[in-house]
Amino acid sequence: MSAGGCAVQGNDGRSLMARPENNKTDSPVAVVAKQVGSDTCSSSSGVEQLEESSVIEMASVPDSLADREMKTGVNGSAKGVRVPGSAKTSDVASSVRKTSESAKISGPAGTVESGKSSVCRGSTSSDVSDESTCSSFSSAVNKPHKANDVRWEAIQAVRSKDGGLGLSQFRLLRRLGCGDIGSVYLSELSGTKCYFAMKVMDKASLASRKKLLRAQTEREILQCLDHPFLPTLYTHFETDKFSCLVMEFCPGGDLHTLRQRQPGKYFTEQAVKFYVAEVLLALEYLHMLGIIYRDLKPENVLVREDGHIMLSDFDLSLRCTVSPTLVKTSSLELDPNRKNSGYCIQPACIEPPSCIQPACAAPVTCFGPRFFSSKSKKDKKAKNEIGNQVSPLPELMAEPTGARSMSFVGTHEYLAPEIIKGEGHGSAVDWWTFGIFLYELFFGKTPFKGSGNRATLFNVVSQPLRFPDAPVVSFAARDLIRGLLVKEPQHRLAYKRGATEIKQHPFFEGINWALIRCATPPDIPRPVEIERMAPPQAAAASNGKATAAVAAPTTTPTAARPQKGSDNYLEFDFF
Ligand SMILES: Nc1ncnc2c1ncn2[C@@H]1O[C@H](COP(=O)(O)OP(=O)(O)OP(=O)(O)O)[C@@H](O)[C@H]1O
Repeated sequence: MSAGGCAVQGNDGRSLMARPENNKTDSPVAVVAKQVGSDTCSSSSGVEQLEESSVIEMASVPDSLADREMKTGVNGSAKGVRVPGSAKTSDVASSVRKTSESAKISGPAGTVESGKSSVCRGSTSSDVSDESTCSSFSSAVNKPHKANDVRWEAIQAVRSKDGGLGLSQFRLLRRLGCGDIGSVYLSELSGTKCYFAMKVMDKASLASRKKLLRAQTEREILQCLDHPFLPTLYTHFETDKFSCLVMEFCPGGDLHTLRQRQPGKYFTEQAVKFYVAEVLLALEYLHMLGIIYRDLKPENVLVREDGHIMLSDFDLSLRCTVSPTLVKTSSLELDPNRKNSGYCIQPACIEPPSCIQPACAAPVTCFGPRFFSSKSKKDKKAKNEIGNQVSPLPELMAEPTGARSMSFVGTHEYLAPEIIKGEGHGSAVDWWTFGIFLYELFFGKTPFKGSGNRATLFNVVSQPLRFPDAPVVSFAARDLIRGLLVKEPQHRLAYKRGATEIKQHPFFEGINWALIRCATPPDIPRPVEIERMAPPQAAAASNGKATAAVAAPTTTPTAARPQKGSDNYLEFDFF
Protein backbone atom coordinates (compact mmCIF):
# COMPACT_ATOMS: atom_id res chain seq x y z
CA MET A 1 0.00 0.00 0.00
CA SER A 2 1.43 3.30 -0.91
CA ALA A 3 2.17 5.89 1.69
CA GLY A 4 0.68 8.51 -0.52
CA GLY A 5 -2.40 10.40 0.50
CA CYS A 6 -4.11 13.47 -0.71
CA ALA A 7 -2.56 16.83 -0.86
CA VAL A 8 -3.66 19.62 1.36
CA GLN A 9 -2.82 22.75 -0.48
CA GLY A 10 -2.50 26.31 0.58
CA ASN A 11 -5.62 28.11 1.40
CA ASP A 12 -6.38 31.48 -0.03
CA GLY A 13 -10.05 31.08 0.22
CA ARG A 14 -10.14 29.39 3.60
CA SER A 15 -11.35 25.92 2.61
CA LEU A 16 -9.28 22.88 2.20
CA MET A 17 -9.80 19.25 1.65
CA ALA A 18 -7.68 16.21 1.73
CA ARG A 19 -8.94 12.75 1.76
CA PRO A 20 -7.00 9.74 2.83
CA GLU A 21 -6.19 6.91 0.56
CA ASN A 22 -4.88 4.29 2.89
CA ASN A 23 -5.26 3.24 6.43
CA LYS A 24 -2.03 3.36 8.29
CA THR A 25 -2.29 3.59 12.01
CA ASP A 26 0.24 6.27 12.78
CA SER A 27 -0.63 9.02 10.45
CA PRO A 28 1.27 12.25 10.16
CA VAL A 29 -1.91 13.89 11.30
CA ALA A 30 -1.90 11.81 14.43
CA VAL A 31 1.76 12.67 14.85
CA VAL A 32 0.86 16.29 14.40
CA ALA A 33 -1.79 15.90 17.02
CA LYS A 34 0.61 14.41 19.47
CA GLN A 35 3.15 17.09 18.84
CA VAL A 36 0.61 19.85 18.98
CA GLY A 37 -0.86 18.32 22.08
CA SER A 38 2.54 18.22 23.71
CA ASP A 39 2.98 21.87 22.93
CA THR A 40 5.73 21.23 20.45
CA CYS A 41 6.06 23.08 17.26
CA SER A 42 9.53 22.45 16.05
CA SER A 43 10.59 22.79 12.49
CA SER A 44 10.42 19.07 12.01
CA SER A 45 7.00 18.73 13.51
CA GLY A 46 4.11 17.05 11.92
CA VAL A 47 2.40 20.38 11.73
CA GLU A 48 5.00 21.42 9.27
CA GLN A 49 4.54 18.19 7.41
CA LEU A 50 0.89 18.92 7.31
CA GLU A 51 1.40 22.24 5.67
CA GLU A 52 4.46 21.70 3.63
CA SER A 53 4.53 18.17 2.45
CA SER A 54 0.79 18.17 2.74
CA VAL A 55 0.45 14.45 2.91
CA ILE A 56 -2.24 12.98 5.04
CA GLU A 57 -2.69 9.36 5.71
CA MET A 58 -5.47 7.62 7.39
CA ALA A 59 -5.25 6.58 11.00
CA SER A 60 -7.89 3.94 10.76
CA VAL A 61 -10.99 3.07 8.86
CA PRO A 62 -13.56 2.91 11.59
CA ASP A 63 -16.57 1.97 9.57
CA SER A 64 -18.11 1.74 6.21
CA LEU A 65 -18.83 5.43 6.12
CA ALA A 66 -15.20 6.30 6.12
CA ASP A 67 -14.73 3.63 3.58
CA ARG A 68 -17.45 5.04 1.42
CA GLU A 69 -15.98 8.45 1.61
CA MET A 70 -12.60 7.11 0.73
CA LYS A 71 -14.06 5.59 -2.35
CA THR A 72 -15.59 8.84 -3.32
CA GLY A 73 -12.60 10.75 -2.05
CA VAL A 74 -10.64 13.01 -4.27
CA ASN A 75 -7.53 15.01 -4.09
CA GLY A 76 -8.72 18.32 -2.83
CA SER A 77 -7.15 21.64 -3.26
CA ALA A 78 -7.91 24.57 -1.10
CA LYS A 79 -10.91 26.62 -1.88
CA GLY A 80 -9.97 29.40 -4.16
CA VAL A 81 -6.71 27.75 -5.08
CA ARG A 82 -6.91 27.00 -8.67
CA VAL A 83 -5.20 24.36 -10.69
CA PRO A 84 -5.39 25.77 -14.16
CA GLY A 85 -7.49 23.67 -16.42
CA SER A 86 -6.12 22.48 -19.65
CA ALA A 87 -8.69 24.09 -21.84
CA LYS A 88 -7.35 26.75 -24.09
CA THR A 89 -9.31 29.87 -24.75
CA SER A 90 -10.31 28.88 -28.19
CA ASP A 91 -11.35 25.42 -27.05
CA VAL A 92 -13.63 26.73 -24.40
CA ALA A 93 -14.95 29.46 -26.62
CA SER A 94 -15.93 26.98 -29.21
CA SER A 95 -17.25 24.57 -26.68
CA VAL A 96 -19.50 27.17 -25.18
CA ARG A 97 -20.80 27.99 -28.60
CA LYS A 98 -21.26 24.35 -29.40
CA THR A 99 -22.96 23.50 -26.15
CA SER A 100 -25.19 26.49 -26.39
CA GLU A 101 -26.42 25.18 -29.61
CA SER A 102 -26.65 21.52 -28.88
CA ALA A 103 -27.07 20.76 -25.25
CA LYS A 104 -30.48 19.77 -24.18
CA ILE A 105 -31.94 17.87 -21.35
CA SER A 106 -34.18 15.09 -22.26
CA GLY A 107 -37.59 14.93 -20.70
CA PRO A 108 -38.38 13.79 -17.22
CA ALA A 109 -37.15 10.38 -16.45
CA GLY A 110 -38.46 7.70 -14.21
CA THR A 111 -38.47 7.73 -10.50
CA VAL A 112 -35.15 7.70 -8.83
CA GLU A 113 -34.22 7.01 -5.33
CA SER A 114 -32.45 10.13 -4.35
CA GLY A 115 -29.32 10.41 -2.40
CA LYS A 116 -27.87 7.13 -3.51
CA SER A 117 -24.54 7.80 -5.01
CA SER A 118 -25.36 5.47 -7.81
CA VAL A 119 -28.26 7.58 -8.98
CA CYS A 120 -26.28 10.34 -10.58
CA ARG A 121 -23.15 8.84 -11.95
CA GLY A 122 -20.25 11.15 -12.37
CA SER A 123 -20.24 12.13 -15.97
CA THR A 124 -17.16 12.84 -17.91
CA SER A 125 -18.57 12.50 -21.32
CA SER A 126 -20.82 14.43 -23.42
CA ASP A 127 -24.31 13.36 -23.10
CA VAL A 128 -27.13 13.98 -20.84
CA SER A 129 -29.30 10.95 -20.42
CA ASP A 130 -28.19 10.11 -16.91
CA GLU A 131 -28.20 13.70 -15.95
CA SER A 132 -31.70 14.21 -17.10
CA THR A 133 -32.71 11.61 -14.58
CA CYS A 134 -31.19 13.74 -11.87
CA SER A 135 -32.59 16.85 -13.37
CA SER A 136 -36.09 15.57 -13.21
CA PHE A 137 -35.68 15.08 -9.50
CA SER A 138 -35.43 18.80 -8.95
CA SER A 139 -39.02 19.67 -9.37
CA ALA A 140 -41.68 21.50 -7.50
CA VAL A 141 -43.31 18.17 -6.79
CA ASN A 142 -40.33 17.12 -4.77
CA LYS A 143 -40.00 20.44 -3.02
CA PRO A 144 -43.40 21.17 -1.53
CA HIS A 145 -42.12 24.12 0.47
CA LYS A 146 -40.91 25.87 -2.63
CA ALA A 147 -43.67 24.68 -4.91
CA ASN A 148 -45.32 28.05 -5.25
CA ASP A 149 -42.25 29.59 -6.79
CA VAL A 150 -43.06 30.86 -10.29
CA ARG A 151 -39.63 29.86 -11.51
CA TRP A 152 -40.64 26.21 -11.70
CA GLU A 153 -43.34 27.05 -14.17
CA ALA A 154 -41.05 29.27 -16.19
CA ILE A 155 -38.52 26.48 -16.49
CA GLN A 156 -41.16 23.94 -17.35
CA ALA A 157 -42.66 26.23 -19.98
CA VAL A 158 -39.31 26.80 -21.69
CA ARG A 159 -38.45 23.13 -21.47
CA SER A 160 -41.73 22.12 -23.08
CA LYS A 161 -41.46 24.79 -25.75
CA ASP A 162 -37.86 24.03 -26.70
CA GLY A 163 -37.82 20.34 -25.94
CA GLY A 164 -35.13 20.66 -23.32
CA LEU A 165 -32.95 23.05 -21.44
CA GLY A 166 -29.41 24.09 -22.14
CA LEU A 167 -27.09 27.04 -21.98
CA SER A 168 -28.74 28.62 -24.98
CA GLN A 169 -31.92 29.32 -23.03
CA PHE A 170 -30.11 31.39 -20.46
CA ARG A 171 -28.60 34.85 -20.61
CA LEU A 172 -25.53 34.90 -18.43
CA LEU A 173 -25.53 38.44 -17.09
CA ARG A 174 -22.60 38.62 -14.80
CA ARG A 175 -20.25 36.47 -12.81
CA LEU A 176 -21.19 36.38 -9.15
CA GLY A 177 -18.17 34.51 -7.95
CA CYS A 178 -16.03 31.50 -8.46
CA GLY A 179 -15.02 28.63 -6.31
CA ASP A 180 -12.84 25.61 -6.43
CA ILE A 181 -15.06 23.65 -8.73
CA GLY A 182 -16.85 26.24 -10.79
CA SER A 183 -17.98 29.76 -11.48
CA VAL A 184 -21.38 31.12 -10.57
CA TYR A 185 -23.24 33.43 -12.94
CA LEU A 186 -26.31 35.52 -12.50
CA SER A 187 -28.49 34.36 -15.35
CA GLU A 188 -31.90 34.98 -16.77
CA LEU A 189 -34.03 32.29 -18.26
CA SER A 190 -34.38 34.09 -21.56
CA GLY A 191 -37.52 36.11 -21.96
CA THR A 192 -38.93 35.20 -18.56
CA LYS A 193 -37.43 37.76 -16.20
CA CYS A 194 -36.71 34.83 -13.92
CA TYR A 195 -33.24 35.07 -12.50
CA PHE A 196 -31.02 32.30 -11.23
CA ALA A 197 -27.55 31.66 -9.99
CA MET A 198 -26.00 29.21 -12.40
CA LYS A 199 -22.94 27.30 -11.32
CA VAL A 200 -20.97 26.28 -14.38
CA MET A 201 -18.36 23.58 -13.98
CA ASP A 202 -15.91 22.51 -16.64
CA LYS A 203 -16.14 18.74 -16.68
CA ALA A 204 -12.69 18.18 -18.14
CA SER A 205 -11.17 20.36 -15.48
CA LEU A 206 -13.13 18.58 -12.77
CA ALA A 207 -11.97 15.25 -14.12
CA SER A 208 -8.34 16.25 -14.42
CA ARG A 209 -8.35 17.58 -10.88
CA LYS A 210 -10.31 14.59 -9.60
CA LYS A 211 -13.20 16.73 -8.49
CA LEU A 212 -16.04 15.11 -10.36
CA LEU A 213 -17.22 13.37 -7.24
CA ARG A 214 -17.20 16.58 -5.24
CA ALA A 215 -19.39 18.14 -7.87
CA GLN A 216 -21.62 15.10 -7.83
CA THR A 217 -21.93 15.23 -4.04
CA GLU A 218 -22.96 18.85 -4.19
CA ARG A 219 -25.52 18.20 -6.88
CA GLU A 220 -27.04 15.22 -5.12
CA ILE A 221 -27.33 17.13 -1.88
CA LEU A 222 -28.85 20.17 -3.58
CA GLN A 223 -31.43 17.94 -5.22
CA CYS A 224 -32.68 16.81 -1.84
CA LEU A 225 -33.01 20.16 -0.12
CA ASP A 226 -36.32 21.82 0.50
CA HIS A 227 -35.89 24.33 3.29
CA PRO A 228 -36.29 28.09 3.55
CA PHE A 229 -32.66 28.60 4.50
CA LEU A 230 -31.11 26.27 1.97
CA PRO A 231 -30.75 26.66 -1.79
CA THR A 232 -33.34 25.47 -4.24
CA LEU A 233 -31.91 23.64 -7.20
CA TYR A 234 -34.34 24.28 -10.04
CA THR A 235 -32.64 22.13 -12.57
CA HIS A 236 -29.30 21.04 -13.83
CA PHE A 237 -28.08 20.09 -17.23
CA GLU A 238 -24.97 18.85 -18.89
CA THR A 239 -23.41 19.98 -22.09
CA ASP A 240 -20.48 18.37 -23.82
CA LYS A 241 -18.12 20.42 -21.71
CA PHE A 242 -20.02 21.81 -18.80
CA SER A 243 -22.12 20.72 -15.92
CA CYS A 244 -24.56 23.44 -14.88
CA LEU A 245 -26.57 23.83 -11.70
CA VAL A 246 -29.44 26.29 -11.84
CA MET A 247 -30.12 27.57 -8.35
CA GLU A 248 -31.83 30.30 -6.50
CA PHE A 249 -30.04 33.66 -6.76
CA CYS A 250 -29.18 35.50 -3.54
CA PRO A 251 -28.63 39.18 -4.25
CA GLY A 252 -27.52 40.16 -0.74
CA GLY A 253 -23.95 38.88 -0.88
CA ASP A 254 -22.53 36.86 1.99
CA LEU A 255 -22.26 37.41 5.72
CA HIS A 256 -18.52 37.92 5.54
CA THR A 257 -18.99 40.90 3.25
CA LEU A 258 -21.96 42.16 5.25
CA ARG A 259 -19.95 41.98 8.48
CA GLN A 260 -17.25 44.17 6.97
CA ARG A 261 -19.88 46.82 6.42
CA GLN A 262 -20.99 46.90 10.06
CA PRO A 263 -19.68 49.55 12.44
CA GLY A 264 -16.60 47.98 14.06
CA LYS A 265 -16.93 45.12 11.56
CA TYR A 266 -19.04 43.05 13.91
CA PHE A 267 -22.76 42.46 14.19
CA THR A 268 -25.02 43.53 17.01
CA GLU A 269 -26.23 40.80 19.33
CA GLN A 270 -29.72 40.95 17.86
CA ALA A 271 -28.39 40.52 14.36
CA VAL A 272 -26.14 37.65 15.41
CA LYS A 273 -29.06 35.97 17.10
CA PHE A 274 -31.10 36.20 13.94
CA TYR A 275 -28.42 34.91 11.59
CA VAL A 276 -27.19 32.07 13.77
CA ALA A 277 -30.74 30.97 14.56
CA GLU A 278 -31.45 30.59 10.85
CA VAL A 279 -28.14 28.83 10.27
CA LEU A 280 -28.92 26.51 13.16
CA LEU A 281 -32.22 25.52 11.57
CA ALA A 282 -30.46 24.86 8.29
CA LEU A 283 -27.85 22.67 10.01
CA GLU A 284 -30.52 20.86 11.96
CA TYR A 285 -32.35 20.04 8.76
CA LEU A 286 -29.15 18.87 7.09
CA HIS A 287 -28.32 16.61 10.02
CA MET A 288 -31.80 15.17 9.86
CA LEU A 289 -31.10 14.25 6.28
CA GLY A 290 -27.80 12.70 7.31
CA ILE A 291 -25.71 15.50 5.85
CA ILE A 292 -22.78 16.84 7.83
CA TYR A 293 -22.09 20.24 6.33
CA ARG A 294 -18.43 20.73 7.37
CA ASP A 295 -17.81 24.11 5.81
CA LEU A 296 -19.71 26.66 7.88
CA LYS A 297 -18.23 30.14 7.70
CA PRO A 298 -19.66 33.58 6.96
CA GLU A 299 -18.58 33.37 3.31
CA ASN A 300 -20.93 30.45 2.78
CA VAL A 301 -23.94 32.14 4.32
CA LEU A 302 -25.64 34.14 1.58
CA VAL A 303 -28.28 36.78 2.09
CA ARG A 304 -31.48 36.47 0.15
CA GLU A 305 -33.46 39.29 -1.34
CA ASP A 306 -35.67 39.38 1.76
CA GLY A 307 -32.70 39.44 4.18
CA HIS A 308 -33.09 35.85 5.33
CA ILE A 309 -30.14 33.59 4.89
CA MET A 310 -29.23 30.74 2.61
CA LEU A 311 -26.49 28.32 3.48
CA SER A 312 -24.56 27.48 0.31
CA ASP A 313 -21.74 25.29 -0.91
CA PHE A 314 -22.11 21.59 -0.25
CA ASP A 315 -19.17 20.08 -2.03
CA LEU A 316 -17.32 19.35 1.20
CA SER A 317 -20.34 17.85 2.91
CA LEU A 318 -20.48 14.27 4.11
CA ARG A 319 -23.51 12.08 3.72
CA CYS A 320 -24.26 9.44 6.28
CA THR A 321 -27.10 7.57 7.86
CA VAL A 322 -29.20 8.93 10.64
CA SER A 323 -32.07 7.57 12.71
CA PRO A 324 -34.39 10.35 13.75
CA THR A 325 -36.01 9.71 17.10
CA LEU A 326 -39.08 11.45 18.40
CA VAL A 327 -38.01 12.51 21.87
CA LYS A 328 -41.15 14.36 22.82
CA THR A 329 -44.50 14.51 21.07
CA SER A 330 -46.28 17.78 20.66
CA SER A 331 -48.61 18.56 23.51
CA LEU A 332 -50.91 19.97 20.87
CA GLU A 333 -51.35 16.59 19.34
CA LEU A 334 -53.32 15.72 22.43
CA ASP A 335 -55.76 18.50 21.64
CA PRO A 336 -58.51 16.99 19.50
CA ASN A 337 -59.62 20.45 18.38
CA ARG A 338 -56.31 21.15 16.75
CA LYS A 339 -56.05 19.79 13.25
CA ASN A 340 -52.57 20.82 12.26
CA SER A 341 -49.67 20.92 14.64
CA GLY A 342 -47.71 22.96 12.15
CA TYR A 343 -45.28 20.25 11.23
CA CYS A 344 -45.44 17.29 8.98
CA ILE A 345 -43.25 14.30 8.64
CA GLN A 346 -42.12 13.58 5.14
CA PRO A 347 -40.40 10.63 3.62
CA ALA A 348 -36.68 10.82 3.68
CA CYS A 349 -34.88 11.96 0.61
CA ILE A 350 -31.54 10.46 1.39
CA GLU A 351 -30.88 7.48 3.58
CA PRO A 352 -32.55 8.42 6.82
CA PRO A 353 -35.88 6.74 7.17
CA SER A 354 -37.71 9.97 7.78
CA CYS A 355 -37.17 13.65 8.14
CA ILE A 356 -39.25 16.27 9.75
CA GLN A 357 -39.83 19.42 7.86
CA PRO A 358 -41.41 22.74 8.63
CA ALA A 359 -45.09 23.01 7.98
CA CYS A 360 -46.24 21.88 4.55
CA ALA A 361 -48.72 24.66 4.42
CA ALA A 362 -47.60 28.18 5.08
CA PRO A 363 -48.08 29.13 8.71
CA VAL A 364 -51.51 30.51 9.39
CA THR A 365 -50.09 33.62 10.91
CA CYS A 366 -46.69 35.20 10.87
CA PHE A 367 -45.75 37.01 13.99
CA GLY A 368 -43.38 39.87 13.76
CA PRO A 369 -39.80 39.67 14.88
CA ARG A 370 -39.72 38.74 18.49
CA PHE A 371 -36.19 39.63 19.27
CA PHE A 372 -36.18 43.14 17.91
CA SER A 373 -39.25 44.42 19.62
CA SER A 374 -38.90 46.88 22.46
CA LYS A 375 -42.45 46.35 23.53
CA SER A 376 -43.73 46.51 27.08
CA LYS A 377 -43.64 43.47 29.29
CA LYS A 378 -47.37 43.16 28.92
CA ASP A 379 -47.09 43.06 25.15
CA LYS A 380 -44.27 40.63 25.38
CA LYS A 381 -46.29 38.38 27.65
CA ALA A 382 -49.18 38.46 25.25
CA LYS A 383 -46.87 37.61 22.36
CA ASN A 384 -45.25 34.83 24.27
CA GLU A 385 -48.62 33.37 24.93
CA ILE A 386 -49.34 33.48 21.24
CA GLY A 387 -45.95 32.02 20.57
CA ASN A 388 -46.57 29.27 23.05
CA GLN A 389 -49.61 28.22 21.14
CA VAL A 390 -47.44 27.23 18.26
CA SER A 391 -44.16 26.46 19.92
CA PRO A 392 -44.66 23.15 21.74
CA LEU A 393 -43.72 21.26 18.64
CA PRO A 394 -42.61 17.70 18.72
CA GLU A 395 -39.00 17.37 19.70
CA LEU A 396 -37.07 15.27 17.28
CA MET A 397 -33.56 14.11 17.79
CA ALA A 398 -31.92 13.42 14.48
CA GLU A 399 -28.24 13.80 15.05
CA PRO A 400 -26.05 11.52 12.92
CA THR A 401 -23.92 10.68 15.95
CA GLY A 402 -22.57 7.49 14.47
CA ALA A 403 -20.94 9.10 11.46
CA ARG A 404 -17.18 8.92 11.20
CA SER A 405 -14.97 10.43 8.56
CA MET A 406 -11.22 10.66 8.32
CA SER A 407 -11.20 13.41 5.73
CA PHE A 408 -9.28 16.58 6.31
CA VAL A 409 -11.79 19.13 5.16
CA GLY A 410 -12.78 22.62 6.09
CA THR A 411 -11.21 25.97 6.61
CA HIS A 412 -8.16 26.37 8.84
CA GLU A 413 -9.68 28.82 11.29
CA TYR A 414 -12.85 26.75 11.41
CA LEU A 415 -11.36 23.26 11.61
CA ALA A 416 -12.43 21.28 14.64
CA PRO A 417 -9.64 19.86 16.79
CA GLU A 418 -10.66 16.28 16.02
CA ILE A 419 -10.19 16.92 12.30
CA ILE A 420 -6.74 18.37 12.85
CA LYS A 421 -5.80 15.49 15.09
CA GLY A 422 -6.97 12.98 12.53
CA GLU A 423 -9.04 11.19 15.13
CA GLY A 424 -12.03 10.74 12.89
CA HIS A 425 -14.93 13.11 13.06
CA GLY A 426 -18.68 13.21 12.94
CA SER A 427 -21.51 15.67 13.12
CA ALA A 428 -20.01 17.43 16.15
CA VAL A 429 -17.68 19.25 13.76
CA ASP A 430 -20.64 21.30 12.63
CA TRP A 431 -21.27 22.37 16.22
CA TRP A 432 -17.65 23.39 16.60
CA THR A 433 -17.81 25.46 13.43
CA PHE A 434 -21.09 26.91 14.65
CA GLY A 435 -19.22 28.15 17.74
CA ILE A 436 -16.45 29.70 15.64
CA PHE A 437 -19.08 31.26 13.41
CA LEU A 438 -20.86 32.82 16.40
CA TYR A 439 -17.57 34.13 17.71
CA GLU A 440 -16.63 35.68 14.37
CA LEU A 441 -19.98 37.41 13.95
CA PHE A 442 -19.73 38.80 17.48
CA PHE A 443 -16.08 39.81 17.59
CA GLY A 444 -15.16 40.27 13.94
CA LYS A 445 -12.43 37.63 14.12
CA THR A 446 -12.08 33.94 14.81
CA PRO A 447 -10.75 32.80 18.21
CA PHE A 448 -7.75 30.69 17.23
CA LYS A 449 -6.29 32.54 14.26
CA GLY A 450 -2.52 32.47 14.31
CA SER A 451 0.13 34.17 12.26
CA GLY A 452 -0.12 31.45 9.65
CA ASN A 453 -2.05 28.28 8.99
CA ARG A 454 0.29 26.17 11.05
CA ALA A 455 -0.05 28.44 14.07
CA THR A 456 -3.81 28.46 13.62
CA LEU A 457 -4.00 24.67 13.67
CA PHE A 458 -1.78 24.62 16.72
CA ASN A 459 -4.00 27.13 18.49
CA VAL A 460 -7.18 25.27 17.66
CA VAL A 461 -5.86 22.12 19.25
CA SER A 462 -4.04 23.54 22.23
CA GLN A 463 -4.96 27.12 23.06
CA PRO A 464 -7.77 27.84 25.51
CA LEU A 465 -10.70 29.92 24.34
CA ARG A 466 -10.45 33.59 25.22
CA PHE A 467 -12.82 36.46 24.66
CA PRO A 468 -11.72 39.98 23.84
CA ASP A 469 -12.76 42.77 26.23
CA ALA A 470 -14.60 44.54 23.45
CA PRO A 471 -17.18 44.46 22.12
CA VAL A 472 -19.20 43.58 25.15
CA VAL A 473 -21.12 40.40 24.54
CA SER A 474 -23.78 38.96 26.83
CA PHE A 475 -23.02 36.20 29.28
CA ALA A 476 -25.51 33.91 27.53
CA ALA A 477 -23.73 34.35 24.21
CA ARG A 478 -20.31 33.68 25.70
CA ASP A 479 -21.67 30.68 27.55
CA LEU A 480 -23.06 29.26 24.33
CA ILE A 481 -19.76 29.79 22.53
CA ARG A 482 -17.91 28.14 25.42
CA GLY A 483 -20.23 25.16 25.25
CA LEU A 484 -19.65 24.76 21.53
CA LEU A 485 -15.91 25.30 21.49
CA VAL A 486 -15.12 22.39 23.76
CA LYS A 487 -12.15 20.62 22.24
CA GLU A 488 -13.31 17.06 22.96
CA PRO A 489 -16.29 16.46 20.72
CA GLN A 490 -18.02 14.14 23.17
CA HIS A 491 -18.18 16.94 25.73
CA ARG A 492 -19.29 19.55 23.26
CA LEU A 493 -22.75 21.04 23.40
CA ALA A 494 -25.10 19.27 20.96
CA TYR A 495 -22.91 16.20 20.73
CA LYS A 496 -25.76 13.92 21.73
CA ARG A 497 -28.98 15.68 20.81
CA GLY A 498 -27.83 18.04 18.11
CA ALA A 499 -29.56 21.32 17.40
CA THR A 500 -32.24 20.63 19.99
CA GLU A 501 -29.68 21.21 22.75
CA ILE A 502 -28.52 24.46 21.23
CA LYS A 503 -32.03 25.75 20.67
CA GLN A 504 -32.73 25.35 24.36
CA HIS A 505 -29.75 27.47 25.39
CA PRO A 506 -30.72 30.75 27.13
CA PHE A 507 -29.06 32.72 24.33
CA PHE A 508 -32.00 31.82 22.12
CA GLU A 509 -34.65 32.46 24.69
CA GLY A 510 -37.75 33.97 23.11
CA ILE A 511 -37.02 32.83 19.59
CA ASN A 512 -39.98 31.39 17.81
CA TRP A 513 -38.21 28.71 15.86
CA ALA A 514 -41.16 27.73 13.75
CA LEU A 515 -41.82 31.26 12.55
CA ILE A 516 -38.38 32.78 12.34
CA ARG A 517 -38.71 32.81 8.57
CA CYS A 518 -41.40 35.44 9.06
CA ALA A 519 -39.28 37.65 11.31
CA THR A 520 -37.86 40.88 9.99
CA PRO A 521 -34.17 40.43 9.20
CA PRO A 522 -31.60 42.89 10.53
CA ASP A 523 -30.53 43.94 7.06
CA ILE A 524 -32.54 43.89 3.88
CA PRO A 525 -30.43 44.22 0.77
CA ARG A 526 -31.12 47.08 -1.57
CA PRO A 527 -32.99 45.88 -4.63
CA VAL A 528 -30.68 44.85 -7.40
CA GLU A 529 -31.41 46.40 -10.75
CA ILE A 530 -30.70 43.34 -12.71
CA GLU A 531 -31.56 44.69 -16.11
CA ARG A 532 -29.03 47.46 -15.75
CA MET A 533 -26.38 44.85 -15.11
CA ALA A 534 -26.92 43.18 -18.40
CA PRO A 535 -24.68 44.58 -21.08
CA PRO A 536 -25.94 44.22 -24.65
CA GLN A 537 -23.31 41.65 -25.48
CA ALA A 538 -24.71 39.34 -22.83
CA ALA A 539 -28.01 39.36 -24.59
CA ALA A 540 -26.26 38.54 -27.84
CA ALA A 541 -24.52 35.66 -26.15
CA SER A 542 -27.75 34.28 -24.92
CA ASN A 543 -28.93 33.89 -28.45
CA GLY A 544 -26.04 31.60 -29.04
CA LYS A 545 -24.46 34.15 -31.39
CA ALA A 546 -21.61 35.22 -29.20
CA THR A 547 -18.48 33.31 -28.51
CA ALA A 548 -16.99 33.19 -25.08
CA ALA A 549 -13.51 34.19 -24.19
CA VAL A 550 -11.72 32.81 -21.20
CA ALA A 551 -10.12 35.05 -18.69
CA ALA A 552 -6.94 34.04 -16.95
CA PRO A 553 -7.37 31.49 -14.20
CA THR A 554 -7.95 33.21 -10.93
CA THR A 555 -7.02 32.18 -7.44
CA THR A 556 -9.32 34.52 -5.64
CA PRO A 557 -13.02 33.96 -5.49
CA THR A 558 -14.65 37.21 -6.39
CA ALA A 559 -18.13 38.11 -5.43
CA ALA A 560 -20.13 40.20 -7.80
CA ARG A 561 -17.22 41.20 -9.98
CA PRO A 562 -18.39 43.38 -12.82
CA GLN A 563 -18.55 41.57 -16.04
CA LYS A 564 -15.72 42.17 -18.36
CA GLY A 565 -17.03 42.20 -21.83
CA SER A 566 -16.14 43.52 -25.17
CA ASP A 567 -18.53 44.31 -27.90
CA ASN A 568 -19.09 40.85 -29.23
CA TYR A 569 -17.91 38.64 -26.45
CA LEU A 570 -19.38 37.50 -23.26
CA GLU A 571 -16.47 36.52 -21.14
CA PHE A 572 -16.47 33.33 -19.18
CA ASP A 573 -13.96 32.41 -16.54
CA PHE A 574 -13.67 28.69 -16.57
CA PHE A 575 -10.89 27.99 -14.12
N1 LIG B 1 -27.06 31.25 -5.17
C1 LIG B 1 -26.15 32.21 -5.24
N2 LIG B 1 -26.52 33.50 -5.33
C2 LIG B 1 -25.60 34.47 -5.39
N3 LIG B 1 -24.28 34.25 -5.39
C3 LIG B 1 -23.85 33.00 -5.32
C4 LIG B 1 -24.76 31.91 -5.24
N4 LIG B 1 -24.04 30.77 -5.16
C5 LIG B 1 -22.76 31.14 -5.19
N5 LIG B 1 -22.62 32.45 -5.29
C6 LIG B 1 -21.38 33.20 -5.36
O1 LIG B 1 -20.45 32.46 -6.10
C7 LIG B 1 -19.31 32.17 -5.30
C8 LIG B 1 -18.81 30.79 -5.62
O2 LIG B 1 -19.83 29.87 -5.36
P1 LIG B 1 -19.63 28.47 -4.61
O3 LIG B 1 -20.14 28.63 -3.24
O4 LIG B 1 -20.29 27.44 -5.37
O5 LIG B 1 -18.15 28.25 -4.65
P2 LIG B 1 -17.13 28.36 -3.48
O6 LIG B 1 -17.79 28.18 -2.18
O7 LIG B 1 -16.37 29.62 -3.61
O8 LIG B 1 -16.21 27.19 -3.81
P3 LIG B 1 -16.44 25.65 -3.79
O9 LIG B 1 -17.89 25.35 -3.89
O10 LIG B 1 -15.74 25.15 -4.97
O11 LIG B 1 -15.82 25.24 -2.53
C9 LIG B 1 -19.76 32.33 -3.87
O12 LIG B 1 -18.69 32.68 -3.06
C10 LIG B 1 -20.81 33.42 -3.99
O13 LIG B 1 -20.19 34.68 -3.94
